[in-house]
Order: sequence, then structure tokens, then C-alpha cells
Amino acid sequence: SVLADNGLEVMIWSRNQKQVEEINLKHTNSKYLPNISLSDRIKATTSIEEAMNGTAAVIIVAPSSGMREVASKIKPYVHEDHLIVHATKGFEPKSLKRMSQVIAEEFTTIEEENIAVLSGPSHAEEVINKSPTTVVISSVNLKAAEKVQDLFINSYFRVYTNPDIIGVEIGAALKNIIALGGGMSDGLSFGDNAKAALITRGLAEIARLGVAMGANPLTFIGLAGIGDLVVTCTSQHSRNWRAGYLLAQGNTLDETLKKMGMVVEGIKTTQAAYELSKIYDIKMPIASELYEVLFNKKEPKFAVEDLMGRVKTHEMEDIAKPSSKKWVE
Ligand SMILES: NC(=O)C1=CN([C@@H]2O[C@H](COP(=O)(O)OP(=O)(O)OC[C@H]3O[C@@H](n4cnc5c(N)ncnc54)[C@H](O)[C@@H]3O)[C@@H](O)[C@H]2O)C=CC1
Ligand SMILES: O=C(CO)COP(=O)(O)O
Repeated sequence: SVLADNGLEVMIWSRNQKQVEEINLKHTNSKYLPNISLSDRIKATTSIEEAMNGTAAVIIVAPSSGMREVASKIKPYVHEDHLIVHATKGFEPKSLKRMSQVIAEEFTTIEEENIAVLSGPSHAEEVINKSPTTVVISSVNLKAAEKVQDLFINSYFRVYTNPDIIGVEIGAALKNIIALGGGMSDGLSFGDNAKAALITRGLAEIARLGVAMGANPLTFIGLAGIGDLVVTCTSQHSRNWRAGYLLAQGNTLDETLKKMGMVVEGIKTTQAAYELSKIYDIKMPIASELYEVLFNKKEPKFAVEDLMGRVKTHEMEDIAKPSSKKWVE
């Protein structure tokens, strides 16, 4: 819709025939965006060949578990001048690769600099209503990032460039874990203090893992870090928040997923973060407790007790320099 508002012709590829017909005939997408009229510059098709015909840029927004499958379907129609943008927030299950790594592996004819990531606090339900939204676009090459910035930027959708593609992708993926925790916190009727604690300490563990994986720590105080963390931990639009809320109310993981009926990226990402924290030897207490809740049936209230009862430590662990030499006297 942002692209269509900017005067571009947009072709959506979907495997769902009914949805494609609804978009083309009624200009609506009622399952995902009820009561919204779509621009007639947006068309849809179930044929990838038709979707790719004459395109300059391809925006992939499949869930992370489907990224490789979708990329491999697009592959035969991709040429070296294509700009490939993704807005997916997660890691590839098992390989634990970032989405731009998966895309680069699939599209061997595309230069790395033609791949970009769009991320930041941007619930679709608000973007479609033109509510002011700010995001980042990252690529290994500033000129490529600026090309995508120019495609998307408008009066309600402000796009900043960011040079740290690793940090942007890691922030986008890991915030979903903390958002599950945010929903659980509300489901357990905890207050604003608990939410602030989750966001702040969640950011600390996101940054620790991110830096170990090659990210710039400053990215995590930007839109793809704290920005997206705040929006998903506090908004009922967030599927991750909603899933956490349902889990805290006693629903099993299966029951929660059934009730959601949409992707909840944080669940697979919790598994990925648990594995990455072991590989990089990084402490991620919140992610580890969520892993126990999701996959080992630990009750959320016991996870909170264990988090609060951990051995006492410094806020900045070993990284902050004391402001006085007396600190260690
Ligand atoms: N909804 C939002 O506000 C935002 C979502 N994202 C990210 O975008 C990605 C997609 O999220 P949503 O569209 O919200 O999820 P969704 O669950 O609302 O829709 C996902 C769509 O992808 C289709 N799909 C799933 N696997 C597929 C495959 N292998 N091949 C083809 N189609 C497939 C599904 O049928 C469904 O239509 C996620 O990584 C999410 O984190 C990023 C920013 C905002
Ligand atoms: O990433 C999002 C908004 O920035 C959407 O979050 P959810 O997947 O939790 O709905």
C-alpha cells in the first residue's frame, strides 16, 4: 500500500487463489486487514512468472520458515539488476542463517549490494491507516539502501538508511522473543515496571548476542532495536504479544497457535536464539526461560520467579566503565 500510494504499480504473489481474487475484484484483503480498501494499483496473482514480469524490485515478506522456499520459486525469474528487499523478521530454522544470507545463497546471480532489509516498528494495521511510521532500510551499499529508501519514503512512512545489515536483521528477529514475554507479562497481570524491565533487559541480551554475531551495538538503540521492541512488547496488534498473553492464560503452545492462525515468528526464533546463545556462549536469561515455557512446559509464573531469583549482578555486566576509581576500593 505504501508503494501504491507512492504511485507504483504493485503485483502481489500469493498461493491462495481466493485471496488473489478478493484483492483483484474487491480491492480488499479481509482476513488480514478487515474494513480496509486497497488501492487499485495493487493487483495479485498466483503465478510467480506473472508477478515477476517487468518488475524492478521484489519485496519478499514470507515468514522466515518459508523464505528459502519462496526465494527458490522466484529464482528462475530474477535478473542481475533486480533489487531484492525483504521485511521478514526471523532466522532460518536449523541453519540459523539471517534472511539476507538465505537470499544471497539462493540468488547467486545477484550482487550482495542489491539485497536490502526493511525493518523497524511498523504494524501493518497502522501503516495501512497512514499512521506516522518510521523504519530503516539496510544494505551493504548505501546507494542500494537509498534506492529502496526512495521507493518507500512518503509523508506517513519515513525511511532511514542504516549500514548495519547484521544488526538490523538480528534486532528484528530477536525482539519477537521479548514480545512473547511482554504478552506473558500482561497475561499474568504484571504492571508497567515488569514491562519496562523486559524491554530493557531484553535489549541487553539482544545486543549481547548481536555484537557477538558481528552487529554494531548502536543499531540496537535504533528503530530496528529498541523501536521495534517497544512497539511489539506494548501493542495488541503484535501476534507475538498476543501469543504470549494466551500462553500466560494457560493455553498450550498448540492451542495458542491454533487461536492465532497467523505467523508467530518469536516461537521459532526462541529456539534459534537458544541455540545461538550456546554457539556464541552468550547469556540470554529471558530467551532461555521462554524456551523452557514454550518447549518444556514450564509455567510462566515459575519462569518469572527464576528470572527474578538469579544470582545478583551488575546492570552493565562487564562492559560499562565505572565513573570513579573508588568503585573497586
Ligand atoms: N504484520 C506486520 O505488521 C509485520 C510483519 N513483518 C514480518 O513479515 C513476515 C510475514 O508476516 P505476516 O505477513 O504478518 O504474516 P501472516 O501470517 O499474516 O501472513 C503470512 C503469509 O505468508 C504465506 N506463506 C507462509 N509460508 C509461505 C510459503 N512457504 N510460500 C508462500 N506463502 C507463504 C501465508 O499463507 C500468509 O498469507 C514475518 O517475518 C513478520 O515478522 C514485518 C513487519 C511488520
Ligand atoms: O514486527 C512487527 C511490527 O514491527 C509485527 O510484529 P508481530 O509479528 O508480533 O505482529
